[in-house]
Amino acid sequence: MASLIALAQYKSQRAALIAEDRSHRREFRRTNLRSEQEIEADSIVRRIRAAEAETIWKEDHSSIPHPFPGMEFLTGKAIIMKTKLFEILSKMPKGALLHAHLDATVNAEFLLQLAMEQPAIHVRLNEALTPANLSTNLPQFRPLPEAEFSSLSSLTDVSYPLGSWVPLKAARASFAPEFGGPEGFDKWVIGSMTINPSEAYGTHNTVAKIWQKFTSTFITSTGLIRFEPIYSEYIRQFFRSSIDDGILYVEPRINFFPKFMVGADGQDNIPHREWLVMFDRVLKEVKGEMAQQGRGFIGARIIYTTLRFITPEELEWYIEDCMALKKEFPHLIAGFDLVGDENALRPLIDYAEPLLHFREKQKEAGVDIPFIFHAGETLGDGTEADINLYDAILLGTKRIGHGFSLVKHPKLIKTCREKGIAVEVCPISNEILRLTSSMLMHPLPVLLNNGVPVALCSDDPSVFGNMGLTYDYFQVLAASEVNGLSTLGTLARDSIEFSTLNAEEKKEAIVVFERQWNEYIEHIINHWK
Ligand SMILES: O=c1[nH]cnc2c1ncn2[C@@H]1O[C@H](CO)[C@@H](O)[C@H]1O
Repeated sequence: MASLIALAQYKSQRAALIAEDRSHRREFRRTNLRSEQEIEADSIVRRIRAAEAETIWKEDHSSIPHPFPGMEFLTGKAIIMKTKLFEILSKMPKGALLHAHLDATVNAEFLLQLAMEQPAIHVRLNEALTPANLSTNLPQFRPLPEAEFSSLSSLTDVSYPLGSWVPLKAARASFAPEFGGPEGFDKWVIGSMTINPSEAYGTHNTVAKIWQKFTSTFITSTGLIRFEPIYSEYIRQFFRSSIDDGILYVEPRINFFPKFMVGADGQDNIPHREWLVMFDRVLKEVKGEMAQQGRGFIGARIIYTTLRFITPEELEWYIEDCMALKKEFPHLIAGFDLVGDENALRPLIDYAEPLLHFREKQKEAGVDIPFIFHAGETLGDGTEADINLYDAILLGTKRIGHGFSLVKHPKLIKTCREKGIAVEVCPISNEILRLTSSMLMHPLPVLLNNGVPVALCSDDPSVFGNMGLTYDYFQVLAASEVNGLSTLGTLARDSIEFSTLNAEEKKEAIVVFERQWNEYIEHIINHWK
């Protein structure tokens, strides 16, 4: 008898210890507010996850030797897309998308289609294409002024003069059969703007090597995207595809390096303010379109970014530029960041002087452009990239982009929790860029268990293939027994809470979100019970 009492006591201590450990998690605040329906939907989702872990993730898949939930995304994607869990999450309201580089948000196939409609777009090669160099000999794109349109008809003909421009349509139509003809052309171009599994997990399987491939995708796609007639359609597709995935509001980072994009006349002459005029016009059009269809869309704001290879002196120009844009488009400029590979480029401390100056200038001018810095996107321990976290926080960052190495710093974890500095966690990006081998090794649970606010983000979905937010939510749900539907709801709510929307806008967004959430819970119970 005594031992039975002892066991009961032990079990109650055990339950209390687990509850205390979990009590720091942000979803805990809502635990008692959860409806009966949400609790039911959560258990339905958990049941389906458990069943699929035992079935689809344990079956033989001919081209996927060792499947498991949370596995390498590029290899596991075909299985993910067949699961019920994925179907369920694709309908989930996602709140806000707070970390995505605009230049990498639209499907590469779609971008190529847009480009095919533009006679100005030309392509060239500096080295002859061979079957052996097909994946490393990359196309260069650029729109030309009409007077310079080329009459060459093929990139792959023996008579092709290397380095000469060929109209995109002609290059595609005449792409040699040994490279797969026009379809081979599409594959080649799309391959140059995306990362495939053999690159991520084979030929480029280190952070430094995958960043080389990653950087090359931007160099290639920039030739297509930074062309006035394409840029506006690109932005439109980013909005529409985000909305289709259940995203209510987006805060893309736009890279304002360099100073001009190519205009419809083929000249390099469109300054930054024109980019924002385009952005504003398309945003209004898409908002109108969604209002007509009765679909929720709160809107979009821009995080101004430039690259971490500019000099601190050059940064002064971008700061002035950002201030001028903020004054003209106060509703569009939401923050400021410096981007690029932290492991290879300049650390934030190099820019401390201009950044402190920037803060003073904002005060004088009465404008507010919060810093929203990338920091700690690294495996380094005590390296410059890791130490960027201290600078980001000292400089007053509103959120942290990635913060992959934040979990090494107890003091900084505490600061983020207490000051409400949210971390923009990009699980699939981190795995493809080789910071972790799978979701099971990702530090996200450390952040969640410490009560650090987190917003899940996709980062560069056109390069990684994680379009929308469904895939990232999937990886997070599939790889943890603690996370459930209510965890995902907390992440989505926090993405709104930690956005740069003002208090009034946040309230409105939350009202829309809660309505969507309740409908979603009902949908799960009606369809999946
Ligand atoms: O995960 C990231 N960390 C840092 N920089 C990035 C990441 N993804 C994209 N970019 C940077 O954004 C620019 C495009 O706008 C690219 O040049 C790329 O270096």
